[in-house]
Amino acid sequence: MPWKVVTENAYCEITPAIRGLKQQWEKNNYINPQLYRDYDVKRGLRNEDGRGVLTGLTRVAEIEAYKVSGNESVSPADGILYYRGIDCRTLVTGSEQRGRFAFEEAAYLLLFGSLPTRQGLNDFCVQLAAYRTLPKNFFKDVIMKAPPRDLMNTMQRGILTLFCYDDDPNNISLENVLRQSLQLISNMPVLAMYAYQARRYSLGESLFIHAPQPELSTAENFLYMLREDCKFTDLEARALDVALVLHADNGGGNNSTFTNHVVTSSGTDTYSAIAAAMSSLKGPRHGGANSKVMQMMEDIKVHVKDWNDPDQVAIYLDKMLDKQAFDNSGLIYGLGHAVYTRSDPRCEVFREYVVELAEEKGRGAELALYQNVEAEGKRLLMARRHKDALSTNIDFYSGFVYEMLGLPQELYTPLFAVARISGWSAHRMEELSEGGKLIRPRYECVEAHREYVPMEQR
Ligand SMILES: CC(=O)SCCNC(=O)CCNC(=O)[C@H](O)C(C)(C)COP(=O)(O)OP(=O)(O)OC[C@H]1O[C@@H](n2cnc3c(N)ncnc32)[C@H](O)[C@@H]1OP(=O)(O)O
Ligand SMILES: O=C([O-])CC(=O)C(=O)O
Repeated sequence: MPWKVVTENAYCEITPAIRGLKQQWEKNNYINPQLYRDYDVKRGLRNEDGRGVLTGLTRVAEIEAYKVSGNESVSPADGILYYRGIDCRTLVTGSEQRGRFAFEEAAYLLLFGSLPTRQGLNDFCVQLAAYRTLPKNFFKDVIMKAPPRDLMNTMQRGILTLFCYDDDPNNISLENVLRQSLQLISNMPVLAMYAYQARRYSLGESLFIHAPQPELSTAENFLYMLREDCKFTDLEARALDVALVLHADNGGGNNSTFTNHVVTSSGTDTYSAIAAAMSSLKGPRHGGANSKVMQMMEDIKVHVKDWNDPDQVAIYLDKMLDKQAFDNSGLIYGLGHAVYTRSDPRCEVFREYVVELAEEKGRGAELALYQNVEAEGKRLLMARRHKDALSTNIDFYSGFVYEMLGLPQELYTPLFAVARISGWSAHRMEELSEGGKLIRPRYECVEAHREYVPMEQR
């Protein structure tokens, strides 16, 4: 099949040549699923019972999702997420009395291992504020340079390019990595918001760029930079602050944090490790699920006539599970979790916000649909997978909350990254300080050995 000269417009075309090569690929790349059982492959690094293979120790965060009884038998339990041994929900409730710096308090706790004093938290916020500035012309020279199709990719490019502005980028001493981590924690909201503004501009809207304000928290700055008039309400800032706390970490094994561990273990620089974690977080089975849930719900709204009828909802969800509806992936987004069983504690906090906001904003009909998708989706999945417990995850209600607060959907996954950079940083420091080995598991090759065949004999 002849190759075509690539012109700008043909760049994305799937040509007959590409189709032909894809068929060639299919001939030689099938692996019989039985072989995974024969070799006892820990697919997804999971044990037979679905729990993760133990690959490390951490002091940063812990998930409790099972009850272990005396004879070691385990049963599903309501989930609890601990940051440095403290239930993350208490950071949310604790901050209600103190204003809007719960995320900064959580980041401090994750990084340094203890709750900050009032003075300690203040100094930490002052330090973050001092770092919250991108290099001169960064917006013009880096962020505006290519059309921001997906903010996660634009942020990632920004993170990788910050390497070039750092006088000591490859130094992985703990002091230097801590300095870089604090700068990234500070600048992540700026990267996210400037990428968003550049995207709006690329779509024909007016451009406005607001500089972050030193006296504002991470959540407040995010909102301050969002709108032309810089205005935001107390409720918005408070809800966003809570969302940031809940997204800050989820243990060492979640896909993006583990990616960060893998990449960090090679001895690479902070910018490369965090950019790799961003690649993982973007995926729709991980952090990207929050915007996927919104697209899925829009699709369900169109295809299910009576949102209050669980049977109609169930029929459509069944089609989705059969890969016959929505994105044909077979997934119901926002449902299920690799670790949590009966409940994801973070989803429970979002649920409370959703109920309150839906009532306030007159969105009761949509809330009913969400609740039906949750109940029917759980029922169908548990029956198909023979499970006796399954939870909605953090991504199920978060997007609905953000939407009711007027946040644009493109920013949902970037918001996750704005929070998770604190957990990634704490785990990277831990990986470096523990002198961990290069992470290098094994892949068994199931291809037969054969001789090289000269061209004229093929
Ligand atoms: C921040 C976060 O990352 S939270 C997760 C966000 N992701 C989503 O919401 C996407 C939808 N959910 C999923 O894809 C899954 O539940 C995951 C990826 C989160 C976890 O998957 P697993 O670790 O495989 O969970 P578990 O072992 O309980 O799953 C058992 C089977 O049920 C399937 N399953 C689990 N959840 C779902 C779902 N929501 N829709 C369809 N199938 C599902 C799994 O794919 C798996 O199938 P397999 O045995 O053929 O591999
Ligand atoms: O732990 C996981 O697998 C995914 C998750 O919920 C997170 O990273 O917050």
